[in-house]
Amino acid sequence: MAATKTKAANKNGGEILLGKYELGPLLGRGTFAKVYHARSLAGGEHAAIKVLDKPTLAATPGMATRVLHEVTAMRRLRHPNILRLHEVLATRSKVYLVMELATGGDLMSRLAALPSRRLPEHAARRVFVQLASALAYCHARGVSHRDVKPQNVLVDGEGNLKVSDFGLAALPDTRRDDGRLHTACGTPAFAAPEVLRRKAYDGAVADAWSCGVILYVLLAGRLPFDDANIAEMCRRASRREYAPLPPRSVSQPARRLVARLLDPNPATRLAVAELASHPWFKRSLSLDSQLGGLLGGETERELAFQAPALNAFDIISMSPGLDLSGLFFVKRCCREKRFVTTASPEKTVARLGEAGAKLGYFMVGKKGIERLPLGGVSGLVAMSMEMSEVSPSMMLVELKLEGGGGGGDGDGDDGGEAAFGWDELRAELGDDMVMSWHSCDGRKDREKGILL
Ligand SMILES: Nc1ncnc2c1ncn2[C@@H]1O[C@H](COP(=O)(O)OP(=O)(O)OP(=O)(O)O)[C@@H](O)[C@H]1O
Repeated sequence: MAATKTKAANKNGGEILLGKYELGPLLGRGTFAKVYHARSLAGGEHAAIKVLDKPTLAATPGMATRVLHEVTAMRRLRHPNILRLHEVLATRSKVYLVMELATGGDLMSRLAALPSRRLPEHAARRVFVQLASALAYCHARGVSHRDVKPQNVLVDGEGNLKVSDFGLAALPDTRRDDGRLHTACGTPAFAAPEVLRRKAYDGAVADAWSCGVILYVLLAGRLPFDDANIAEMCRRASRREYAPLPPRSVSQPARRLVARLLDPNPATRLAVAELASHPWFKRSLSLDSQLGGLLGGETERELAFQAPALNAFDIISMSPGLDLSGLFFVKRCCREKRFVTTASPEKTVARLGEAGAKLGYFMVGKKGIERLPLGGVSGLVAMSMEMSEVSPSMMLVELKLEGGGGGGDGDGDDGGEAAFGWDELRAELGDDMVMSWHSCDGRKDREKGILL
């Protein structure tokens, strides 16, 4: 990255970060980061900026990987109850994660501020349904969180949950061959017994246990298993030895649900995806909407267990600002293009095939990702293509050159991109197929239509 004056002061005295954000007050501190309130200079939107110190990250084993995991996971996830990552910026010494602002603090402090430290059942359900919705969405995409706890659940200004801290998240492509995880992680009081016992485990099933602990905490105002001695805590968790939930205020279906989630046997434990059809979720919501909730915000009815489609903002947020490859390592190459199309996926694939045939390469399908082995460009092996739905009638198509050495280094000095002939491909695809065409450096090469 070019040497840029990172921060300057504006006329109101606020620090300006990289000419894009005005930094406001400190919102909180983590072990490795400080988080500031910020405002975008372009549109005035509020955000939270997490500032990480690169030398500290580099000197702390596993931390760079953790940040990469956090960014990779958050980048893949678009859900109303998952904290949105807008952009990643970096200088020589710092990494800045520009995130959605959650002004309501975290769930732990919200509960701690209540006299009883717990929520009435209707309010607990409203909180829990949002948590379950977010995690079901993650699990459906092969991402397990692995550190689900109330401290990692933030609350926005309207009282809606925002699951955060994906630093320990397991991504589908980081699993071993058996599909299971082998790294013990998480926070002991919220970790499943199989995780504490350092056995191979399924991350999504372990998340379901943590959800059970959170549900217990919401309803009881205390932890189900709490012991400084982890072996003892694990023993109790394995026997489901937790103090009974308050008898009068917690319904039988809620108790049964807690027991189904705090099932020490991962094979029979209720999955997060199954929660949506659990009777406790299906209860009439009319009473809840009359009562309102302690955390305020949306009603359950507005929350679906569904993946929201990408919108234009999401596409912008998939900008190279979210590509961390150059943050800790020398940036290797810039070999991606994206385009937006209203054509169907079948037509798009067919058109790419036709274009390829003219340009001298051919197409083979592989596990949902089309790979286009390329001919005529020395050193290039393949192009991968991924399509995501922007709206029911609009797709984002991402093309990436893989393998070989002919993709260019991003400086534009080796002719790699030119060697592939992106312009020819763009021309072959035609204006009826390509609404807008983007380089991986964020350039909008050519535009047709209203997006971006
Ligand atoms: N998006 C956000 N909006 C508002 N406040 C935030 C946001 N993200 C983090 N914070 C605040 O900043 C604090 C530090 O966040 P950070 O993610 O660095 O650390 P942590 O997860 O709490 O700690 P650790 O990294 O040590 O586990 C949080 O406790 C929270 O109070």
